[in-house]
Amino acid sequence: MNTSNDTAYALELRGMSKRFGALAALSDIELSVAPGERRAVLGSNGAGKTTLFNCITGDFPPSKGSIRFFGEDITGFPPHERIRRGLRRTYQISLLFMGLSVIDNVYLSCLGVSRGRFSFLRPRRDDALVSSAEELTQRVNLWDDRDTMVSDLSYGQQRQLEIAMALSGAPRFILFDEPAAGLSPTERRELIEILTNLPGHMGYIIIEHDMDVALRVSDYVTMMHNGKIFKEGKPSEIEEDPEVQALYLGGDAH
Ligand SMILES: Nc1ncnc2c1ncn2[C@@H]1O[C@H](COP(=O)(O)OP(=O)(O)OP(=O)(O)O)[C@@H](O)[C@H]1O
Repeated sequence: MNTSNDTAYALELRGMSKRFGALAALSDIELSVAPGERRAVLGSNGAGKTTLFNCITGDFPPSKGSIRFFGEDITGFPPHERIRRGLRRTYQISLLFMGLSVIDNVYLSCLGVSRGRFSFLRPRRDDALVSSAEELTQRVNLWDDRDTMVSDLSYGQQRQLEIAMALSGAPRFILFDEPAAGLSPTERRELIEILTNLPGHMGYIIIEHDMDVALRVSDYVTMMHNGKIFKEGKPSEIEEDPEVQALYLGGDAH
């Protein structure tokens, strides 16, 4: 049975494990993220970061353990029920409509979320959703390109558009999967600005290989290795930690 309680956490993972056959991709993960908190999850290739996201979104059922979202046990919920409760994610692979304009992509995303599931069948234009789409397009600095076809955007702009789509329907919590991957230094600076300017109540977890981006946009950092959490701390503590430097920054773990 799924019950709510007065937990202080936006996201709470207890004893979460995920096996793929003999491989333990995640082992006994304990993770608590407060409402409005911005958390970076770092780790070498294969550490289990994407699997962690897939379990939180419901794309993969965990083999063991529980997930609470703002106090509600969502462990057995399908992805669309989690979306309905205000959980969003971005993917490493682009899910944009390349043949449509920027504003149409954001509008469709707002429309899909407003219906509680991703279905795009609706006969008439909804003005409240148009306003939301316009506001989100401005938030990610794409207003001047609102009528541009997505296929004509730069790669960095496409990633910005993905963020706008993840923000549709006023989410309470977002999972960003390597949003800085493939971006130029200028685009990275713009990404940092977009993330730091998100409304304060909107918490997130960001998976990011770029330490500079991750440490600048997070309040707290969780380091993973071989499917386990091996260290947590403030960005400054993580940056200076000799074990982290040996394992991750030094590249020994790769
Ligand atoms: N669908 C799957 N089937 C089998 N094994 C999988 C599957 N997805 C992930 N794995 C394995 O689980 C482990 C963790 O993978 P995961 O993709 O979560 O790591 P990651 O930290 O996101 O790595 P990267 O930084 O390379 O994206 C890896 O050994 C991977 O090969």
